[in-house]
Order: sequence, then C-alpha cells, then structure tokens
Amino acid sequence: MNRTAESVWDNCLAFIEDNISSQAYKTWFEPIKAVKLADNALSIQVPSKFFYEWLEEHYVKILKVALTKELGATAKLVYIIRMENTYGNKLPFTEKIPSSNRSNMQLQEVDVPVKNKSPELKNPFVIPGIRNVKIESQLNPNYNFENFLEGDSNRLARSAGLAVANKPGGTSFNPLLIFGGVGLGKTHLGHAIGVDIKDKYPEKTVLYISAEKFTQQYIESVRKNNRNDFIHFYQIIDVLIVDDIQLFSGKAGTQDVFFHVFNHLHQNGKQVILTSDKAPVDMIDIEQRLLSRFKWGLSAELNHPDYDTRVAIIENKLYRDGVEMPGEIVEFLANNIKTNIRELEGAIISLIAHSSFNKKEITIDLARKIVENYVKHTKREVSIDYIQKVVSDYFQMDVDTLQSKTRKRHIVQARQLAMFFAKKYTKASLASIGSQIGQRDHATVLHACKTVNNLSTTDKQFRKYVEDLNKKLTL
Ligand SMILES: Nc1ncnc2c1ncn2[C@@H]1O[C@H](COP(=O)(O)OP(=O)(O)OP(=O)(O)O)[C@@H](O)[C@H]1O
Repeated sequence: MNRTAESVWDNCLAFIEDNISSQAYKTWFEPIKAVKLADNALSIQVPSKFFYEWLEEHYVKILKVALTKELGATAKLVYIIRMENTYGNKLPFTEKIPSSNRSNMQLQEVDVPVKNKSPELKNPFVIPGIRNVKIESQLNPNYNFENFLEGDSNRLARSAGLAVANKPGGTSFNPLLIFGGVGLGKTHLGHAIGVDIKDKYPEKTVLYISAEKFTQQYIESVRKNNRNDFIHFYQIIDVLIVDDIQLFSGKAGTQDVFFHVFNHLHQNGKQVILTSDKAPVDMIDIEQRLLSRFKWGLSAELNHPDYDTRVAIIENKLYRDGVEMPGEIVEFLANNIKTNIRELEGAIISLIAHSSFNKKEITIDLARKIVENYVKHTKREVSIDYIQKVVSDYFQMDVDTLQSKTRKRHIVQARQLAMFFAKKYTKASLASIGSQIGQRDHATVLHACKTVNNLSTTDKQFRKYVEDLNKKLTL
C-alpha cells in the first residue's frame, strides 16, 4: 500500500488525540498539515516558530511514539515553519504579528530530528569511587535570573536566590525553601539559582532533580541493592536543588534517605535549595525531623504577581519571542489571568499561534476567546450557591423561587439550568446537587441535564440562555 504523508499523519493524529486533552489537541495539532513523506521522514507544516517550540517542549515524546508506531525506529520528523516578515537582524526572533503584509509569507524549513528533550539522568551509581565524576546538572538554561522578572510578589525569594547564587553554602539561607502556588515560578527560580552558580563557579557540582525522580531513583536503588551508592552519589554534590518536595509526603523510605543526604550536605557547607507548593507548616506526612530542617534556613514565598509584574512578564515574553502586540491586549491578558504565570504564558502563545495560522489580527475578541478557554478549564470551582445566584439573577427571580416546588415553566427551566451548570462546573454528585437545589433527587438532576442539552439544540431562545449564563459563570 502506498503511504502518503497525510495517511501517516492521520494515524499519528488518531493516536495523539486519544492521549491528550481535546483542548490541547485542537490548539496544537489540528492546525498542523502533513506535507511530505520521503526517506522515512515526515514533514509537517506548523504555523509559527512558537508552535514548533511548544510542540518540542511539550509533545515531543508523544510525537515520537506516534511516528515510531507508523514509520518504525528510524522515523524522522521535519518541521516546516511558516513565517512571515522575518527581519534579517539580530532581534531574538522577529515575527511580526499581525502582519499587514501577508503576501510576503515564506516557507522556512527547519530540520529537527525527533529527540527526547529531557535526557534521563544517567545512572550515576555504576561508577565506583566517583569523586571526580562529571555530573550533568540537569539545569534548563532558559530558566535564568535575567528572565525571572522581579515584583513585590517574588522579591524576597528572588533576592535570597541571588544571595545563595553568589555564595552557595555560605549564607544563612541553607536550605533555601521556595514555596508558592501552581505556576508561580518555583521551578524557574530553582533552575535560575543553579544556572547562576554554574556560571560563577563552574567547578561546583550542581544537580537539579525533581522529588519525583529522586523517589524513583531511590526505589530503583533499593531494588538493585545499591542504596548506599545512591546516598553517596548525592553526598558528593555541592548544590542540590530538589523540586516539589511536598511529593515526599507519605514516603517514609525516601524521606529517610533524603534526611541522610541533607544532613551530610548541610554539615559540609553544601547548599540545598528546595521548592514546594506549600509552606513547611502545611506539609503533611513529612517527618518532623525533616520539617524542622526545612525551616533551618529561609522559607521564601512566591505570591500571585501584581498587575504591573504581570504586564512586565508579558512584555518580556513578547520581546524575547520578537512579537508585537497592541497595549490594550497586553492589559486585557494581565487583567484576566492573575493567578498562574504558566497560564498567562500559555494564553500568549496560543494567541500568537491562532493569529499566525489563521492570518487574523490579534484582536480583543480573539484574546477574549483564548482567555475563556484558559480560564474556563482552570478556574477554581464555582459553588452551587453561586450558580443558583447567577441563574436566579439572570431570570430576575430570587433563589427561594428558583428552589420552590412550583411547576411554572420559566421557574422549572431556571432550576434545570442551575442543575445543569452545577453538574458542569462543580464536582458535586447528582444527589448532592439535587439536595442543594430545592431538595430534589438525583434522577431529577439527571433529567434536568438531559432536558437542557436537548432544548439547547432545538430551541434558539433557550440556547441563548445557556450561552449567556455560561459566559457569566466563566468570566
Ligand atoms: N517572575 C517571573 N518572570 C518571568 N517568568 C516567570 C516568572 N515566574 C514564573 N514565570 C514563568 O511561568 C511559568 C511557570 O513557572 P514554573 O514552572 O517555575 O512554576 P512552578 O511554581 O514551578 O509551577 P508548579 O507548581 O506547576 O510546579 C514558567 O514558564 C516560568 O518561566
């Protein structure tokens, strides 16, 4: 059978679609076109350099698996990046979006072999007497101080990080524990400290490791009966950065081994940097002796960035990517994504990708759509009370009326809508939704959800109610 680029890619897509969220699939895979298949290399066209970088950063593994399934172990992937208006100067990467000069569009080929971006930590324990063994630091040079923007939310942690980087093991910030919520820069700052130390003290052995990987290595060492080698390996490190130590929770063996490593490093004036999604007092199932050590140095919190910092982060990202965006859109993004810098960055990249591929200007409307996607999928759970309030306000009735036993059609519909949105936006069970919305049983809630689904496809006016309410609940 003759295989074409399209048929191979279609099979890859089917596999990928099964394995990632539909939102991610829509954003990152639907816009790709397969263009060529030659010498076991599949060429795919992606809308922009950001797209290519994003795919490489986040989906290279799944791409590799999908392609290997189709074309075997020698499969290669070639990205063809569609760019417009690339200036031949030294700006980081200049892609002018939106471009009024789309006819200048050109194709640029970038041949990128499928590769695994995050190499496995080489098994360090096989080499005996390892004093001078060269240890890969596993640091990501893209996470540095220069692009870790300072604001009130991170000043203490950033300054402490800089102090530690200037004098590893020589400040009272040992360990330095950086904690804070999701996507606020803990990993970035951890790497930045390591990268800076490596720049200033190239001879020092620096190692970045996630708590998860540390745990896996420990388990493996027990299985292979070389627990002591494992401990010795970690004890020769000068600067140890362990990310997400809350994951040690409940793992007694790992905690014990980490305790020995920590003590040894600390006693020998080596630097330990830890990150966690919570403060030591809030950590559960972590031994007291470890918790008390975590508090020996400095615990510095990363908070939600304020508006000015969010704007600065967006502008810096745009500058580094060589993209221009109207000020009002930057403000819109900064005003609407407040609690997670990763989401903020994701929205920017998504916006650029959509605009670039669909050849659309970056407008507020486009920004609003993208932000809705981001915020909708990640927003904290809305409560059933809040949903009832929004629905009854919308239909200009009070919550008691919405919950009443009446069979008046418009009240029944309002109640059904409240149930439908409670099912959609909360994790509550049908029974619990029913009991909170007018003491109904789970079958009534199920019926309500079905009715809302049916009516929204057959009744235009009703569909409008659903859309309006959806907007109100997700903005
Ligand atoms: N102050 C900052 N300046 C610029 N970029 C930042 C800043 N803080 C965070 N970021 C960016 O936000 C993204 C998320 O940061 P990071 O992965 O370090 O967060 P995290 O706190 O480790 O998240 P998680 O809790 O999911 O592990 C990264 O791309 C990072 O570069």
